Amino acid sequence: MSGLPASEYPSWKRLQQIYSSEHSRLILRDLFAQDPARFSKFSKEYTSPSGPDVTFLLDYSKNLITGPIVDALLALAREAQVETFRDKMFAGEHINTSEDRAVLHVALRNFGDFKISEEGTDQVAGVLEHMKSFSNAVRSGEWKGYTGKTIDTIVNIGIGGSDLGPVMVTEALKAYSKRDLTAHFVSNIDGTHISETLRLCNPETTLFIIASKTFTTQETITNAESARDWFLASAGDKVHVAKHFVALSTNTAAVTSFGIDKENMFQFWDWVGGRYSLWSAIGLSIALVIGYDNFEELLKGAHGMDQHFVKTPLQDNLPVLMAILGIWYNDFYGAQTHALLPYDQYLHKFADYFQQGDMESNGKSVTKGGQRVNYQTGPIIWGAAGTNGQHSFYQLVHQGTKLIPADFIAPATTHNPIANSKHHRILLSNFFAQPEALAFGKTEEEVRKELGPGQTEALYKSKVFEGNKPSNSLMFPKLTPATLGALIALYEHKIFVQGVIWGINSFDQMGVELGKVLAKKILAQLGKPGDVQGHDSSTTGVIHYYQKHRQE
Ligand SMILES: O=P(O)(O)OC[C@H]1O[C@H](O)[C@@H](O)[C@@H](O)[C@@H]1O
Repeated sequence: MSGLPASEYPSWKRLQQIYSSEHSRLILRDLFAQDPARFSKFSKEYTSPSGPDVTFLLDYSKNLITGPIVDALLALAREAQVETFRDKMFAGEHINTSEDRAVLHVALRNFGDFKISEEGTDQVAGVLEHMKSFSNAVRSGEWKGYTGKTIDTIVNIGIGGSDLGPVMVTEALKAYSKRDLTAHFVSNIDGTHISETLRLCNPETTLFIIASKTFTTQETITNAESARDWFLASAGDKVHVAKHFVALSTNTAAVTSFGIDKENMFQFWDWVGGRYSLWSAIGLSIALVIGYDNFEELLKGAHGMDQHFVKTPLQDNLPVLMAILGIWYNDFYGAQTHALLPYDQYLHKFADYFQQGDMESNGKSVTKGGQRVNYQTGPIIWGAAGTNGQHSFYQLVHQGTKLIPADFIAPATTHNPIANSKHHRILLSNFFAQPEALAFGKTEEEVRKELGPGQTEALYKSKVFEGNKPSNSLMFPKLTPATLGALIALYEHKIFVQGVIWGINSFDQMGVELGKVLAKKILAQLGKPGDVQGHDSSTTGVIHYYQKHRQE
């Protein structure tokens, strides 16, 4: 964020030296054998400084680190002025320099501790109040559809940050949901998405939530128009739209011209980034599904993590520790990806959510000062809920040629203790086993002993696990709304810290623009082959193929 390329910091060079001279000696088997206190040295328990109780354990001892390496990484964070930029963010300074905006998702969950004076922050409580009364009215059945029936289905129409957060959180907190209110999420412009969803809806009992920060996003507006047409085909009179369509946006003019009453609009502000917006009015579908009180718990859990991030010295600061570990692998070990592996079915959208959160934030190659970086920035984020991943891609993680740092995440207690928690114990035994197997592997000697003599050399070799694959383990008592809030905020701040160190702007997303502009140009040329102008032969050829084969 200082705009200085990270490679210019003295500690960057020092870390390069440490990596070259020491990495061959950084063997987890040896590091654990040499130091019986390694777990207590490299693990931390988080307790929320305020609000609802949230605790979790972060065990980062299975990383390829020593005390001096952590110190050098912390020195890098200091040289990059992480604390200064963190304080600037919380003070509302315009750290999103390319768009000249403050970055204040933390103001959406500020229960009194931070003094923030940006325009609009004084309206946060009012919008929350509006969300509370509206969600209560819908959930209690007081809000009626145009024929006097209770709402039993909600459809959130949005994409990117206006979809992924609500989807991930409503899935994660399904245990808290109102089971007789069905929630659907439509994002894709592909007509299949809205069509298949509408087949499941009754116009008399469905509420559409049009979620778009800008209210200009082509996918969302097109889907919303098709939903309105479908609704009016039954309801007839436009006056009924008011009972069945609400909007979540920063753009009042566009919302009202769409035909949604101002009364039914839930406001937010340009200092809320799309991928940081689930805490804002964009969270309305969350409040509807889990109830406003649980939504507030989610916010409070995140606020606790904000306080931890602001007040805790760097060496004990969890987002900072997770960030510097990521930098160690990304920039010195050359790891290309980072896997998020929650052992909790409720968190099955967690990796999808942070694909946008991380990759749209830190997928940049130019510093804030405009210089091309000469090092790697944001990793590729991916993952799946355990144990499904074990039966698909873990083979490569264990024995492939790539280094894949991973976060294993799990609750000690399940919401579904079916068969006396047998399922959960099996699940957790895998959660404990995988990081162990990755870290310590299985030597050739162990394989030979196990198989006995007389096998082919190839078989012995194929059963060796090299081990030394790093991971974090994150465990909490139970997946509550407040715990989830803290967990999301933990990753948000991790991403922030990495962006500061890399000197990039984590809060714009210029990379999504070019494709949009080209698609608009192409849309106007799809009519006939002769209209297809100004493209390379490949693009022209594919469009011509489409024109030949389409049936409309
Ligand atoms: O909420 P909106 O304005 O519809 O934007 C939806 C999405 O659009 C673009 O892809 C990006 O800007 C994302 O960050 C954003 O989340």
